Amino acid sequence: MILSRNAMATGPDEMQFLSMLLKLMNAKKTLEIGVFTGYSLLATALSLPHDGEIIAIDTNRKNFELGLPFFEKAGVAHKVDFRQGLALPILDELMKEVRERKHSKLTSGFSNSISTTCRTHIMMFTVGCVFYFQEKYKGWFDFVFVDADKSNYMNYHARVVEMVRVGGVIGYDNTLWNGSVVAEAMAERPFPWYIMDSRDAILEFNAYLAADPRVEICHLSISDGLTLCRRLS
Ligand SMILES: C[S@@+](CC[C@H](N)C(=O)[O-])C[C@H]1O[C@@H](n2cnc3c(N)ncnc32)[C@H](O)[C@@H]1O
Repeated sequence: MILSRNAMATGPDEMQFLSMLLKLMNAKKTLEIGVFTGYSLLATALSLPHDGEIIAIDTNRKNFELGLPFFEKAGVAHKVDFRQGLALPILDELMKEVRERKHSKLTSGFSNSISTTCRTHIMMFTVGCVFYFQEKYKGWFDFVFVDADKSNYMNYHARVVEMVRVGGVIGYDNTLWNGSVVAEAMAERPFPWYIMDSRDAILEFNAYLAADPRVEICHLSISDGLTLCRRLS
């Protein structure tokens, strides 16, 4: 009951789809912006391998803790690193962290135990490797799911497109925004204020994504609309 959804939010069909996608991609490291009680987070955690990692951001920890017993019961709580706060400053911090993690992963094994005579050559080799791999494997996350405040989607995109690896996927939820993005629908029925409030932001965002050369997109009419962006460069 706690994890049940309303009609315009993340639905079971969407979660089944995302779960399959994550498995097909062999995703291991993911990021989620907007957790609520953890419906999409649980679907993600269940789809990653035992050593998978999810960084999950939300301003509200209480809601996350409401769903936490289900993660524990499912044996996937260890995969979740919950970070409480506004997503934008957390993402800015995370960008620094991602760069450090990537660097330490790539350079681990090149410890101080090497002999002095070899050190210069190994250092040059290491620097070359770091540049090569950073260019080849830009980004850290295999998958990013964005489902928080719609007015910030553009700001989230500016950051997460740098943090997802080339070939990785970003999923933006609610990009049909209750159907309000379709002009004809506007004439048929009025929308509540909270839909109208973010409609222009979603319209602008959809147009921006369609023209962004860094990603290839697929706009799915599943649940309330899900846009998948595959990072190209
Ligand atoms: C639609 S709910 C997320 C639902 C969840 N992805 C699911 O499918 O079950 C949106 C969440 O985004 C969070 N949120 C809204 N604005 C935020 C912000 N600026 N930074 C972080 N979290 C935010 C809200 O607290 C809320 O829990």
